[in-house]
Amino acid sequence: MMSVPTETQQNHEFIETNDECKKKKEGGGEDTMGGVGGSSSSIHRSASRPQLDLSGAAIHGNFEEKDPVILLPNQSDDISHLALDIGGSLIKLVYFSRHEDRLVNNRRKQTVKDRLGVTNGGMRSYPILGGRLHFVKFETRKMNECLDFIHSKQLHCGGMDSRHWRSKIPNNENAVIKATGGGAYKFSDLFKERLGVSIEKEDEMDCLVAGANFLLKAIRHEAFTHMEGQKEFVRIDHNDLFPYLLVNIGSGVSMIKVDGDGQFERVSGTNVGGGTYWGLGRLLTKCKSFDELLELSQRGDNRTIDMLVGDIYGGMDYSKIGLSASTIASSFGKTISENKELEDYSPEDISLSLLRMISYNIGQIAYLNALRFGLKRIFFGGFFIRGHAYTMDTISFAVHFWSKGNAQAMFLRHEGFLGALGAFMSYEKHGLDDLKVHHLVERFPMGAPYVGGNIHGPPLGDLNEKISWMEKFILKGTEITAPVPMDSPGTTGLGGFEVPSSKGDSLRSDASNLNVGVLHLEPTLEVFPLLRDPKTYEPNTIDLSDPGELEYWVKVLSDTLPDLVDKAVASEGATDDAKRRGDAFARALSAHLARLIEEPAAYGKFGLANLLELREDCLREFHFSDAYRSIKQRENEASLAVLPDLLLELDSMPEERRLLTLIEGVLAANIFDWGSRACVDLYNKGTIIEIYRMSRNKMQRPWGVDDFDALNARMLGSGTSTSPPYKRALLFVDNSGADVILGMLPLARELLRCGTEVVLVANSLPALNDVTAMELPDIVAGAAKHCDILRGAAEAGGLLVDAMSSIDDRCNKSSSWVPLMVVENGCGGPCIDLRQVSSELAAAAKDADLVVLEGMGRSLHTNFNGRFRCDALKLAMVKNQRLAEKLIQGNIYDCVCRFEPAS
Ligand SMILES: CC(C)(COP(=O)(O)O)[C@@H](O)C(=O)NCCC(=O)O
Ligand SMILES: [Mn+2]
Repeated sequence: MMSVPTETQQNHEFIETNDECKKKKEGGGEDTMGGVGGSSSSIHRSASRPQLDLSGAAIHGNFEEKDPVILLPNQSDDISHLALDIGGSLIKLVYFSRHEDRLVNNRRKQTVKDRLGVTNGGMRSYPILGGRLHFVKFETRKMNECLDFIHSKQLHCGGMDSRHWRSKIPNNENAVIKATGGGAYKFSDLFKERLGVSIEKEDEMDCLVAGANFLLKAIRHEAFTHMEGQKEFVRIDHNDLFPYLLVNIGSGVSMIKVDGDGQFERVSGTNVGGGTYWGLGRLLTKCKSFDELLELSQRGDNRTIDMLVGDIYGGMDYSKIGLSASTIASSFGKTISENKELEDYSPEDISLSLLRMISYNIGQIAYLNALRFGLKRIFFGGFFIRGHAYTMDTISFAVHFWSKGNAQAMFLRHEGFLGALGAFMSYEKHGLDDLKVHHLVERFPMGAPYVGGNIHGPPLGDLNEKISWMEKFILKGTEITAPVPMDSPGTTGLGGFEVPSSKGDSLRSDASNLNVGVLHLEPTLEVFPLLRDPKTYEPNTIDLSDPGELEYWVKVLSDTLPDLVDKAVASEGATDDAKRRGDAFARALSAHLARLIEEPAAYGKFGLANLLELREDCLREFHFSDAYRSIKQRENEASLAVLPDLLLELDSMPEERRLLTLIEGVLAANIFDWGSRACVDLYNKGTIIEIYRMSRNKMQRPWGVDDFDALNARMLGSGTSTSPPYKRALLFVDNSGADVILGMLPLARELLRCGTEVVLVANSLPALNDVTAMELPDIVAGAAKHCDILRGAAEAGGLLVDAMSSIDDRCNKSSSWVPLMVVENGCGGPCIDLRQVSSELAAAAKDADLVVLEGMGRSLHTNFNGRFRCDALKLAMVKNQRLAEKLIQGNIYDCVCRFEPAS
């Protein structure tokens, strides 16, 4: 917001509610919009806001389910979970939707809770519910569309899921929506009239700061630098975040020194901001929209308009004071000495010249203020930036230039939503301010027609509408992913304050992007306690910011897409509906892949794990809950049939030979991977058993990575030294069928035989042919029929259904068996990010002294470089030639047995 009042701002300044007047007097604060001078303020928590009444709160229905619905019988008011920032040109919405309820009566979970003492994800004292935070924007001039959107989604009636929070359709009479920005005043009556809700105004500065603090603390890849076309995400140390300078570039510009939560001072501002660019640009170029003006700038050459140092010094540098000939001496200065009219200048050149003038000016003032207060970090936000590479480069260049490289500009991915988020945060007691990074998972914006904050068409009611939209998406998608025209480097302003050499291909307007994901709130997720250094832990081994890697892996996914669609459609009975959904899924995934190729950092820092998860998310979005269901069943049955023979063979071996055979067995059985193109080709040529035998016969040591001797020494001792058996081992299992039944279960059995408690860690949701935690108890029960050790341990671990009749009895009963348990990992993809695991896995990890990660996804694509506080064993077959070469300088089907003692 600018320092010189606009019409909207005047509204903001002069129309005050009694509440606000009171707040100012009590808080001793002044109008934070007033001029350049500063005033301190702290975020205010509105007392008029309906609070959650938690008295009598009880879990509704089955208390064993995950994220159970909580009934608040005494809650009478509506709980609004929509907040708005209504600016001069854009309306930004942040709204919350609950996760769909997963009503599974899962006894395993209850047993695990009893055994491991699982807490509900930390120390939260009131019920934050799992759900999603959505970010959406409309043009302010399309207010009616925005109101329709809110109405059709019933966001004004308490978004948390009216089915469970209230029994009757809400009466909106007392409902309030938090809003900030000038429009909160201007459109208050309209909201009352159209939606029957009152707007409760929140102070804009309070909101900006609250929003920025939340993002910087809770979102992992929120802040990034942008220099010469290169985007680099910045790791923010939460304990060293304050103080910083927040520069919000809206119509005008506010510069706020932020010292902590609710502690800030607006130290400066400038009236030359986004409104100036748009206003002057519109007058000078006749452009119809901000984005059009921005697009024009990409084809402009500011040297025709700006007076450069070289123009004054006959093409020479003014090197004595460090100015090169290409430095802009005077923006628009050239026009005074030429006998030309406005029509003689190209709109493209005018737009670029204006953009550079304003961006440099903001960058310079921002730096001077950072200097004034000794601030190291400057974060730029506001919708002026729009992820526009050239704008960011120009601002970065100015900060770099004036600070002589001592300061760096940083940008925020949710740049335009700071105010709306802050308004959202000001609702009391939804628990958001308690959230930590690991509680938030950024997902890809799938919810057509909402795409990256832009709405295309009316909101969608159901899956059918989503598919119809997707069918048309190919058009929209082409528009979305169409490459922005590239400029040859010379045309983007060789004049300059030196030249921010933003690359041609990154000079794109963000107007139609998919940049901002949906934030999933998963309050039960925790950091895996056995990570040696969670701060430096990076799950992904392959960083897709390397263009070659991205291209390769995107191609892998594209190539295997038709086959996956066939499987997914077949898994749903190959009905017409399934075919339509399959088609829509393929379009959605392809659009995302195309988007990533165009803008690799579109979804934040992106690794291979994220890419593979994107595919699974996309399948779920179109209601393909388990595409490999029948394949998994078939392989489980075939493997259980040969298990007794394998166990007999193993039991006849001496200890040392047995351990080697077991590890070989795990590696060999990892070949059953429906995510690997090479393996799928193999399955078309042989039966499960044939492939398994072939794979085992090929297990020649030394493997690609071969730490078997060290593992053997730890397990069985070497020479005179022996170590006690492990106390508890966490076995991160991978695929269904032979992989888990003929590979990991026999290894688990060996550990149990040694007296080690075993926890099988499996996916929470299906992904490819990976086994899930829900499926494992049945598989273990099947295996236990042939083996006393497995039966005793599974009973002791509460895994066998017939042993489930009395949980209390079971827990109290002393058993001679060490337990075999199953926990879910919190994931729905083939890889695992150990910064965000289920609370039951975190609980199981507390007493564990061995971690076994199995499979390519969990031990190679992710965690290959991860280090643990306890011993770790990583076992996988490398089923991709490129990965084998890159990671172990080997070949496809080579194996990895990496043993890393705790250090
Ligand atoms: C998806 C996978 C990680 C699954 O491997 P797993 O974890 O089951 O061993 C792997 O199959 C993979 O990386 N596939 C893509 C590469 C390819 O098809 O060659
Ligand atoms: Mn797998």
